[in-house]
Amino acid sequence: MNSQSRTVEPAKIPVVDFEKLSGNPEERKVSLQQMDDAFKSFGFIYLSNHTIRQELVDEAFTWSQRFFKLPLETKRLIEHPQSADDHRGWAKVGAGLVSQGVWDPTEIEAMRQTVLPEQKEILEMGNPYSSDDRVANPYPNRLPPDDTFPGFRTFIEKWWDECINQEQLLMRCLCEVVGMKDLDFLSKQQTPGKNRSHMSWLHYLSMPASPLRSRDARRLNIHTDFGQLTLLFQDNIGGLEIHDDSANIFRPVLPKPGTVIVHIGDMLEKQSNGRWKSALHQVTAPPSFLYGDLPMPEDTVVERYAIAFYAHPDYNTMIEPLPGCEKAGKWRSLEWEDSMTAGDWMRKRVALEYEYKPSKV
Ligand SMILES: O=C(O)CCC(=O)C(=O)O
Ligand SMILES: [Fe+2]
Repeated sequence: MNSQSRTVEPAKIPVVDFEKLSGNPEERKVSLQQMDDAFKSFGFIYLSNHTIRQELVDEAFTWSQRFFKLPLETKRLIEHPQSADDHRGWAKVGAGLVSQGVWDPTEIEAMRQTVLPEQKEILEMGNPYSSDDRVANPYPNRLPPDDTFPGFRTFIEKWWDECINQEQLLMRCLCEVVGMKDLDFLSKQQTPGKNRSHMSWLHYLSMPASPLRSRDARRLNIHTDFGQLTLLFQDNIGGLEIHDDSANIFRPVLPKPGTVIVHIGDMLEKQSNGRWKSALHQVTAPPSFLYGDLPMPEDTVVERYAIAFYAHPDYNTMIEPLPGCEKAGKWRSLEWEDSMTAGDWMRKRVALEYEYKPSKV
């Protein structure tokens, strides 16, 4: 047995109970501490008893399956354009490239030559409202027309509202953790009606297990998330892994039904001045395929769905340490320029992922 097929223990990411986070002062104190500790060491938590009803989560996965099963011609009509700003629409298998935190052009080029394309298709979405108002919403969503796919737009609006509500409640908790008086400090960086948060609905295609098992391919390349806070819903297939810096290995993040994964992205790592960690993660085969005794090499890894919501501040927000975060914590080196806005950071990261040239707007 080679080292790659030796079992790796799953990450021991704590479950934080949202009812306790919003409960009596004593419960709140304990849970806030638990969340703070987890974001410092893992950058990830599982959130239980969250505000998004299970039926709605199930409905979202059903919509996702239905969307990705639409004919190719229908999806092509809403294809993601070659732009890092207009980050909306359906991106086919192979459109996303290396998204690792690698910045050196030669190194990136070398990776692009060797990394196998991720076997995933994705629907990128932003604010579903004000689609006719280019000032309020400069990049409206690309969704199938209502007569082709009735009910989807309405669902997306409902889903967006629920995610924003949960994310803003968590932002209040984070403000409390760092001792801010104004618990809405972070939520106020999102202008109501013009919220620049983002959603990716992901469909990982069924594929042979062998390149995943040999680590020659990944379902989603190693990356950190670009925004502040991610709400990540995964189905029960598994395959998400998080980097354990102390052991220098990736560990499975097992699906936990009834919870949503909440994790820190680059902007909040920067805003917390390194207190919280934007952790490297990836998607590969589920542990049973990587480490199990299933026959090789014909195994097929079944398709997988995940739904991510990324909380972002307004794009003109300067990403700098928050009040209460003056003291620098543990810092992973990110390629931040001084005085960088949320918009500049997003364009830089999206351009890298899709190999688009960021435009100067
Ligand atoms: O599919 C997953 O579980 C992870 C998705 C992810 O990391 C992302 O969308 O940023
Ligand atoms: Fe991610």
